[in-house]
Amino acid sequence: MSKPTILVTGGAGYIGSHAVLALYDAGWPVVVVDNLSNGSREVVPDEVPLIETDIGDAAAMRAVLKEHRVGAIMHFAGSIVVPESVTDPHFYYRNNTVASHALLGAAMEAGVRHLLFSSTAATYGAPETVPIDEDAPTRPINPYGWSKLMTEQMLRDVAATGAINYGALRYFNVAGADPKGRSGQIGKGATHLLKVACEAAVGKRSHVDVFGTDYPTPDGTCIRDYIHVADLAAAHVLALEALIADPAESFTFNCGYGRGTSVLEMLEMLDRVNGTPVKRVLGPRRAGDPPQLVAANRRLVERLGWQPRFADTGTIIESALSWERRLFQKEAAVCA
Ligand SMILES: NC(=O)c1ccc[n+]([C@@H]2O[C@H](COP(=O)([O-])OP(=O)(O)OC[C@H]3O[C@@H](n4cnc5c(N)ncnc54)[C@H](O)[C@@H]3O)[C@@H](O)[C@H]2O)c1
Ligand SMILES: O=c1ccn([C@@H]2O[C@H](COP(=O)(O)OP(=O)(O)O[C@H]3O[C@H](CO)[C@@H](O)[C@H](O)[C@H]3O)[C@@H](O)[C@H]2O)c(=O)[nH]1
Repeated sequence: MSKPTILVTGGAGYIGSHAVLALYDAGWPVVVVDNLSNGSREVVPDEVPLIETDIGDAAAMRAVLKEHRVGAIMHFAGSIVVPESVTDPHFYYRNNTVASHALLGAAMEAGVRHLLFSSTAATYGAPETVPIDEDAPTRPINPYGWSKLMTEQMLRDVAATGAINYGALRYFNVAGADPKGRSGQIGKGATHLLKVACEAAVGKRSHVDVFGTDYPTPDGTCIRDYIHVADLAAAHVLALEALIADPAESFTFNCGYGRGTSVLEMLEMLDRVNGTPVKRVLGPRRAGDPPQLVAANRRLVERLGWQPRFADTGTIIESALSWERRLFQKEAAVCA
């Protein structure tokens, strides 16, 4: 049977572009929609159509779905910065929840029956126990987490009518870059720890701020479960296949390795990979940060047969650093 066309929303962004590469490498026809608010054309392969539009524009989305005879959607488009969601919650509900509602409506009208959604560990809030499994209470502690949890609920209710089936993948902290160097994190005004630290390592920044050293963790800094973006992209292809194979089944899976690394441990590992230390500035806590997020990933492994290939922390950091070096050289060449 021939493979249906997959619409990747946010496919010019960090994780979406890696999913596009994984689909493309596996021979799926792909079309990307991205409003380029935080995406870049250069990370989308030339052969993949990129339509610059907003997913909140239901009429435009209906037209794309019909014109490209889309069979399933991978929905990455959205706003992603936790502290920004605290200062501008209205925007986060609009761009994450309201825009997803419009996209879902367009999908239902166009008869698209499968949707894979980028959800987040932020739906759990500050969990009482780690590792966190998918049945843990969902009590977000920031508007970003709520905006994603509301979208999950909408998908769950619509799927219960039989109109669609969906997969919600709750990512933990995504890091690293395509092992073949075709994509990586670009994003304007980086805020993610490893991206910021790599920018400091190549000389784009003077230092890394460490947000909070008084958390109830062994070294006082926050613990996260960093997952390589290429392993995450591979999980998406498996999840897509599962959705298409069994249209009656929907699912929610954590995506992480089940391993916690503190902010200071990440920086120490970066120093080792880079060979020279980056300067740290120890500072106060950042709003909206839970102390510890580590995934229980048994469901992803058992139900999808997911086998991570790039889990080593050094490998994650090396790929992020070599991407950052390449970006830096490119920018230097443009300025010269
Ligand atoms: N990066 C992480 O660690 C992480 C963790 C958990 C979940 N997620 C989720 O994964 C998804 C992708 O995140 P990312 O890190 O690749 O971010 P990103 O900003 O690199 O990618 C998001 C893309 O969506 C586009 N976009 C935003 N709003 C849009 C809209 N209304 N219409 C069309 N395009 C729009 C942006 O231009 C960008 O290219 C997001 O939904 C995010 O919430 C990310
Ligand atoms: O310059 C920095 C940046 C971050 N941190 C800390 O590093 C940790 C990780 O922060 P960051 O990389 O910004 O990611 P999170 O805030 O944990 O959020 C990411 O991971 C979540 C899932 O765990 C996703 O939902 C979000 O979309 C994604 O941005 C946190 O303790 C931060 O306080 C610093 O100390 N200094």
